[in-house]
Amino acid sequence: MPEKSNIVLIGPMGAGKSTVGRHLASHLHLPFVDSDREIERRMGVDIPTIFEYEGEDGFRQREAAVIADLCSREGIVLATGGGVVMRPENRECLKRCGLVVYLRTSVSVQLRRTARDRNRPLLQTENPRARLEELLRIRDPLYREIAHLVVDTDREHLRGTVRTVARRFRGRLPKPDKARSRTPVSAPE
Ligand SMILES: Nc1ncnc2c1ncn2[C@@H]1O[C@H](COP(=O)(O)OP(=O)(O)OP(=O)(O)O)[C@@H](O)[C@H]1O
Ligand SMILES: O=C(O)C1=C[C@@H](O)[C@@H](O)[C@H](O)C1
Ligand SMILES: [Mg+2]
Repeated sequence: MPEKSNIVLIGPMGAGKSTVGRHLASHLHLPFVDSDREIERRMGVDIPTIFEYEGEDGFRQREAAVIADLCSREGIVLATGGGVVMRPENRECLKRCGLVVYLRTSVSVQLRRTARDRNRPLLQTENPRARLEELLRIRDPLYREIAHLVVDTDREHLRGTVRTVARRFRGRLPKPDKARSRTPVSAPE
C-alpha cells in the first residue's frame, strides 16, 4: 500500500502523462511535477543532450536520483518518464509514493502523438514503430506490476481520464468523519 498521498502517472512515451498530469493537478489544486522536466532543470540541458553526453545509463542514474527526491514529497501529481520502470529501485519507490496510474496506449496512438516531437532520443531511429513495440513488450508488465489503476487513454479522452483518476484518488482519502473516528482514544487510567 502507498505510504504517501501523491498521484504518480506512468506509461509509455505519448501516453499523455505530462498532459494529463498538468490538467489533473489543476483540477485537484495540487502542485504538478514532471520528472523529465526536473532532470532538465537540475542539469541545465535538455534530455537529448544528456543522452548524447552520458548515454541512456547516465540519464537513468539521474532519473533515479530525481525520483527518490520527488517521492519524499506529499500531495503532488507526478508525471514520470516512459522508462522509469526499468530500474527496480524506482518501481519500489513509486509504489510507496502514492496512487500509481498506468496510462495505457496503443503503439499507433503513441506514434501519432509523438510524431512531431524531437525531444525523445529513443525515437530518433529509422523505425520508431518497431522501437515502441519492443519497449512496450518489455515495459508493459513492469507498468502493470506497480499500477494501482490502469486507464486506457486510446478510449478515454483527456477530460475523461482526468475525472477517472481524480475520482479514484478522492475515494482513497479518508472522509473527515471516518478520519476522526479512527483517531485512537486513550483508555481511562
Ligand atoms: N488523451 C489524449 N488525447 C489526445 N492527445 C493527447 C492525449 N494525451 C496527450 N496527448 C498529446 O500527445 C502528445 C504527447 O503527450 P505527453 O507529452 O503528455 O506524453 P508523455 O506520456 O508525457 O510522454 P513522455 O514519456 O515522452 O514524456 C502531446 O502533444 C499531447 O497534447
Ligand atoms: O521511454 C523512455 O525511455 C523515455 C521517455 C521520456 O519520457 C524521457 O524520460 C526519455 O526520453 C526516455
Ligand atoms: Mg512527459
